[in-house]
Amino acid sequence: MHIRIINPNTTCAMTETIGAAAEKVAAQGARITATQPESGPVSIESHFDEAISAVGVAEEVLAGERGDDPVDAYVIACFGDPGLLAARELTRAPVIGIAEAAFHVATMISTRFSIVTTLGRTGIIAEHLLESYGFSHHCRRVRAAEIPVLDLEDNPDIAFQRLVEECLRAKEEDNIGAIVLGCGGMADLTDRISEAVGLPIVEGVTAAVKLAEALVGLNLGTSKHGDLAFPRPKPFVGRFESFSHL
Ligand SMILES: O=C(O)C[C@H]1NC(=O)NC1=O
Repeated sequence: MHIRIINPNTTCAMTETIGAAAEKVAAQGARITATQPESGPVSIESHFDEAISAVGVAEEVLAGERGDDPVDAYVIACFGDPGLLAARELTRAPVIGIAEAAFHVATMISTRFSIVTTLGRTGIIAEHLLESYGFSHHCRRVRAAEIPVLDLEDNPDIAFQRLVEECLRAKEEDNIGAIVLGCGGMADLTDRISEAVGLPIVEGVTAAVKLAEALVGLNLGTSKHGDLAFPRPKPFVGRFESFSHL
C-alpha cells in the first residue's frame, strides 16, 4: 500500500517531520511518500494561506495520479484540510484531511475533546471544520498555544512548553477526555505531550494514516457518483493552463 502524504506548506523540515511520524505508525508493508508543493506559503496561518495552498494540494494529487508509482491513498497534512473536496474530485483513492481524521478518532475515545492549535487567529478555521464535519458539539473549546507554525521547527523547546501549558489548562478547565493537536507540524509530539499532560492526545497525521489503511483495506475509495466525480474537462487559461482538460 502506498500512501502519499501532502504537507500543503512549503517547509521541507516540516514535511520530513510529518513523513517520519507517518512511517512510525504505518502498517507493515505500507509505503509512505511525504511531499509538498513546489510553490506556496512556508506556513499556513490564515484564510489566505489556506486558499493559496489548496492549489498546491491539487497539484500534488495530480502528480500522484499521473506518476508511475500508483497511490492508494492521500493525506492532506494541514489542520485546515485545505483543498480536501477538490482533491477528492481528482482521484478514486481515499483522500483524508488530518483535522477530519483527528475529530473522528477523538470521538471514538472520548465524548468531549478540546483542540490545541498554534495561533488563535486560525481557531476559526477549526471551528468551521467542526461545523462542516458535524463535530461541533463534541468539541468543548478550540485553544491556541500562540506559537507561529514554524516555531515548531525553529524553536521546538519553547513551542513544546507552550503546548503542554495550554493542554494542561484544557485538562483542568474543559471537562474533556482527550485533546486534538491542531497542526501537522505537531505530528512528532504526541507521546511526549501525552506523557506530560496525562490525557489521550489525538494527532491528525497519524490518525489519517491509520484511517487511510482502513479504507484501502475495505476496498473503499472516493465515490465518483455526485459531487466528487472527476471535474468536467474545460480549458484553463493563464498560470493554471496545465489544469486544462483534466
Ligand atoms: O493552522 C495551523 O495552525 C496549522 C497548519 N498550518 C500549517 O502550516 N500546517 C498546519 O497543520
